[in-house]
Amino acid sequence: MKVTIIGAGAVGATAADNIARKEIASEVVILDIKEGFAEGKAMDLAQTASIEGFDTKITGVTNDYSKTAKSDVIVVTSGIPRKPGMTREELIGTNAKIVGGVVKSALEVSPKAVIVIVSNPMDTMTYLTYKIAAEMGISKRKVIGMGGALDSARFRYRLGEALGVAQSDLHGMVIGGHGDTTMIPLTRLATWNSIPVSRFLSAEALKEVSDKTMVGGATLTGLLGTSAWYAPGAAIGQVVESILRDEKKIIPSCVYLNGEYGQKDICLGVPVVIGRNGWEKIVTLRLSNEEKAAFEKSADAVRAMNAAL
Ligand SMILES: NC(=O)c1ccc[n+]([C@@H]2O[C@H](COP(=O)([O-])OP(=O)(O)OC[C@H]3O[C@@H](n4cnc5c(N)ncnc54)[C@H](O)[C@@H]3O)[C@@H](O)[C@H]2O)c1
Ligand SMILES: O=C(O)C[C@H](O)C(=O)O
Repeated sequence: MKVTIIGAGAVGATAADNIARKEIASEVVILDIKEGFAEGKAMDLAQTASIEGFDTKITGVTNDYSKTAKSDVIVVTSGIPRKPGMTREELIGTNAKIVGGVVKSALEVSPKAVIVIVSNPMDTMTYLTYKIAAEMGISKRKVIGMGGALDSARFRYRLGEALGVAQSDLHGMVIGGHGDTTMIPLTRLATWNSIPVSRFLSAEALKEVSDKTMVGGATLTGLLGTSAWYAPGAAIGQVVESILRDEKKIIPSCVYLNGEYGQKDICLGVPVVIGRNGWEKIVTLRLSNEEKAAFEKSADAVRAMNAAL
């Protein structure tokens, strides 16, 4: 199985590291526009193989899409990250041009690939990719925006912190947009080994968990001076693994909605079953009135951003 990662920066290289270490793919190609950069990252990563004990082949190329041909999965991380004080939405001008170009070039040589969009503002970049893919006759099910996997991991981190228990014993999902104000951490449905967390945490404590989850990316950007990469890289690995190993995991992801959750002609985060052919099924949750209202508000904000395209 072949995975192409476009963008050899912090997130792209960390995703490549995760995919190679776990041997999720037999081959990883990293592509970047900066001369020699992807080649350097690929060589450095490949030199960990004998220590880590993996056999995934890793190569890097400078803007040569022919080397990415016949990929099973394409991951798009090319584009600029935000700086402290910025929103993801402010990246749209630069990143829409970059993402539009790379998606066309990558899909032309890998028309059967599942494409995972990471570049921000992710919901709008996924919508842009959906439009390009549709023009090329590629199914909407092959276009997946990665945000919910990361936001849900941050949600479990904050729940673990509040409860003082292992994150691995906690479950919870974040749906809606991948923005500081558009995310919807589903505190009502989160569980500690199947028991609702509301049995153990007060409404105030749950609100604090939710608030901290929503600004998870901004908090890290403030600390790091640029946006995060370890958890984003791991979350990309989780999505790519569910595709290539046909795991059919339910992972909240940004997909094209055509009436589901009361929304049309928009890409937004909802729980989906992810397998070999991309997203196979949208899982419909019974949302409370409050959650429904938050989802509508989130959709309105993302739609306004899509209009800027
Ligand atoms: N969806 C998410 O959950 C999530 C998580 C983290 C970061 N991100 C986003 O991912 C993107 C990348 O973040 P990063 O920290 O890796 O940034 P980075 O600056 O470290 O890397 C970006 C790379 O893209 C490359 N690039 C730019 N234009 C290109 C083109 N036309 N073709 C090929 N490569 C090109 C750059 O040379 C650079 O190496 C940002 O937009 C960031 O906001 C999204
Ligand atoms: O916060 C960002 O700008 C990057 C990414 O979307 C994240 O959530 O880490």
